[in-house]
Amino acid sequence: MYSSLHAADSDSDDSLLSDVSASPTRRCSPAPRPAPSKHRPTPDPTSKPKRKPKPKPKPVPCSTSAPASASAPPIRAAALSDPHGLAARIAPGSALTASASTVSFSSFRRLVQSRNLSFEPAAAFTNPTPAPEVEPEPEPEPAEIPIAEPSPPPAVTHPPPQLRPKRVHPNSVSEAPAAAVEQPKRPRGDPAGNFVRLNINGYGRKKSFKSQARRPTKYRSWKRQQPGGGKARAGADEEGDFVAEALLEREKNAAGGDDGVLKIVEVAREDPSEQNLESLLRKVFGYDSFREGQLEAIQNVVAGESTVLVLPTGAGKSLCYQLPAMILPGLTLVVSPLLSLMVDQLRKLPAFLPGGLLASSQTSDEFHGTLRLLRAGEIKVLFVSPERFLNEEFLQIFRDTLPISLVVIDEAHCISEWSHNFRPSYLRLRASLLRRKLNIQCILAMTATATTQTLQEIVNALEIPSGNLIQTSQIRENLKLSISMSDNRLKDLMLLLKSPPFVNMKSIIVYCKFQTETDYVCKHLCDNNINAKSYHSGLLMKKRSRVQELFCSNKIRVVVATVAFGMGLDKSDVEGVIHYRLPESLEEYIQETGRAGRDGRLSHCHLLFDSTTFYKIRSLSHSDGIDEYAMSKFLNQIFSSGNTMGCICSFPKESTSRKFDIKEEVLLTVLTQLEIGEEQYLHLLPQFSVTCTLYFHKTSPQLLADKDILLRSILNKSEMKDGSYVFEVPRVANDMRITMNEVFDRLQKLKFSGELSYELKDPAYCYMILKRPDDLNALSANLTKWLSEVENSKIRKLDAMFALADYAVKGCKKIDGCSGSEHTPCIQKRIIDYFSKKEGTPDDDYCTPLRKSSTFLQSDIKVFLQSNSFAKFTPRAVARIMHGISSPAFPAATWSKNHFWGRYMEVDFPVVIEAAKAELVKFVGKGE
Ligand SMILES: Nc1ncnc2c1ncn2[C@@H]1O[C@H](COP(=O)(O)OP(=O)(O)OP(=O)(O)O)[C@@H](O)[C@H]1O
Repeated sequence: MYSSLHAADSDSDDSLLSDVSASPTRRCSPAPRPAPSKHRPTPDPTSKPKRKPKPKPKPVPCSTSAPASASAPPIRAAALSDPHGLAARIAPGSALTASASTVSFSSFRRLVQSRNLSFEPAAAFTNPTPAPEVEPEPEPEPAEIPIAEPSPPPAVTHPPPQLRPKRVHPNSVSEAPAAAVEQPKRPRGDPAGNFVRLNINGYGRKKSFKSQARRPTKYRSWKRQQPGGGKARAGADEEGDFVAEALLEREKNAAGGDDGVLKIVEVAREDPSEQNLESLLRKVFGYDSFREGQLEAIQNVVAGESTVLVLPTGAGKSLCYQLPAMILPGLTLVVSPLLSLMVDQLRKLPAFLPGGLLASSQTSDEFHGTLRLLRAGEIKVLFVSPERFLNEEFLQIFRDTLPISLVVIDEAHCISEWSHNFRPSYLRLRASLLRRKLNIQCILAMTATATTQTLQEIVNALEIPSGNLIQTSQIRENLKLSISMSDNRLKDLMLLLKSPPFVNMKSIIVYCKFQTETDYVCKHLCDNNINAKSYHSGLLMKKRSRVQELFCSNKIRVVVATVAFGMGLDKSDVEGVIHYRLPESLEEYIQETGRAGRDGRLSHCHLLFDSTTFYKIRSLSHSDGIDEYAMSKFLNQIFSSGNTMGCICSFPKESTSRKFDIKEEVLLTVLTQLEIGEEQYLHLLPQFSVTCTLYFHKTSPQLLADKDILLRSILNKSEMKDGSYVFEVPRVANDMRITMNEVFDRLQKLKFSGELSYELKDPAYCYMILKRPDDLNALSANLTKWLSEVENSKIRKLDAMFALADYAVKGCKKIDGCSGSEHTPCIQKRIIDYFSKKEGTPDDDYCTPLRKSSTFLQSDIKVFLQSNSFAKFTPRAVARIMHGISSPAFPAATWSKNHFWGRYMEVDFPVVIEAAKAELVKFVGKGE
């Protein structure tokens, strides 16, 4: 079919295009899209409030050599050869319409009050400093993983804004930069400062007398009715106005009081029958009916029953918590693995449903702004990262005052180490913890991609009754799936993009593996007059947001992206997805192809398959592996005798990672496992930068220390370096028996008074030992075995993906609907088999092309060891170099220049380790 990129494959069969899928087809010319709802405006990247007129944003140049323009004429299909013979015979498709009705938030609030529901402001909350925490974005690109330094953001006062900000949707992200403009600069060295300003709701606006004067009476009287609200606010003018301003903004943005909606909410609460929930769906979300699985999930949740929901990508899982959040009395807490995902979800909340977000990249003001709104009961849906659950002060908010009705675990497969996207921080999300710490009764776990084994683990971890599993097929019927072998992917990609049906598409995502590859491919497309932009986690968050916005508003035709662009991306009219590289698992394949055709219309996904990429990715699957003796040394450090039980212990991430040659994420995984495994050996604390340098500006340090007991302890524990005091924060905290947050709070206050300034460095993992292992060796053996199983699971997933692609291009008999490179039926069948495989059934023995031996391997390792005798290698380190895998102690930046770097990628990794082991024994035996 269209991707039969070789002359021999020209047995095209046009008829398949329109015949295979029952889905409505997509028009080649711009198809009518659903009109954007007025309450869900398409983000306008240019609509920032401005002090003075700014130059209009430039068109979107992709490369300096050949700026692409949206209007650049596409190369006519007729002018090119069409080896695929895919004349797109596409009929107009039906568009889904979604016009969201909204009502004023205060009306909603009134309803909550009138029903005497327990959605009340917290009476007193004191958390002066947002506990810094790391919220790493999982970025499986092998290089340039950004490391967030979780320094506590200083609470800097800043002048009031001069201009009233533009009205925004209450949950709008891109249109709420007013506060961002006014925000103080992040402290230097805090890479989180590159993220989008997360004052998502625009709460950072200062009071304006005009706006106060305009404040509606109903708002003021409502405020007075709040239990303790008036009083609590009387003494906190600025704070009150801060919230009030935001509230006022909400009121204006909401579509005015719609008592009809309030009544429907009330009726649905009294009786959550299908009919009543459907009325709510129609009125607020503008949809005619529920999709498969939605009603059942919503009814379960509203009845307080924990549920696992497995629906395909784009099936509408978000609705299954949004609608209950309107009905349930308390807060809905949504745990999400990625900041960008949270931002997107917050943006998508209907205006009626006020949302907020807590992320480590927020400034102190933003963080406190959200907390104030939470405390005031102005947030119904709060998005948080799993790392938040490490933070006791965060948990305290809910324990004391804010009842949570529902916890939603989005992308719940991340809980399972057997999933394709395992996150150590998700490991902590156990029912026991949620119940113990937050008194949570109802959990909704949602995913689009979970094998039977992963599902079992989710159900176990969250203690969800097995009868409460709602699952539909993970297959999307409107996606046409094709695969072709490619030995020149760049050329084939160009050919694909310039031939039907891709040539006629307005919105395409090309998935690459590496960040550098993404930029390179993007440049190549731009040089060939294709309007493209690259997207990967190496770009600043601001830039990423902009690319996404331009893509969503159809100003960019092609986004060339890594895996970072995908999860949660809900652009309804992406017509094509091209995999420039083999996905690492069928789950990843489903997630990424799932970005296409979310409007239900026929869409096309093509995979360019080549074995070189497979070898490279398979090698990288070994980068998390760890040897038992390295594990043992690491455990010895964790439990070293200097680390007293009950005290705050820490180790710097970077240097420890280098010392043991273990990736930072793996160090964290081990720590997490020590906390949540069968025995709880330690308690993990939020990550901090632990080395602090103090600079005194006014009073002499000694004089200050006379008046301040904490400062006295700091000076006692400090070393003098270049005239400054340098100390380890945990040591001082332990000495004073206080938390590290309290140390930072005190330093902040001294900083405000102009007495001192300080710098933090050495991001560290922090923990408290609760119990020392009886047998460190046994523990180390168990942990190593567990990690090796996780690694093997990852490899099996890649092999399954390889087997699918290999079968399609070589084994498929092209009957039952497959033809040319079009393999929808056979791919779908394999996907169904993969996801429904019963736990415990042996894995298919996928036949990968990896070699089990090599003639020159042993002698090459010998030469390598001789020529690099200055370095201390382990067998794994040698094997990694032979496979071209960067590691903390042997980084690619240094070792990729070596002659042997990546030379044996095609030989199975364990075989290379064994060969290295044998050579190292001889080498050491010779005393070299
Ligand atoms: N009942 C419905 N009728 C029509 N459209 C709906 C319905 N429910 C949800 N949608 C729309 O479907 C689209 C996809 O929804 P959503 O983003 O929740 O999908 P998802 O299941 O979370 O997908 P993914 O797993 O890929 O993130 C949204 O644009 C949403 O508005």
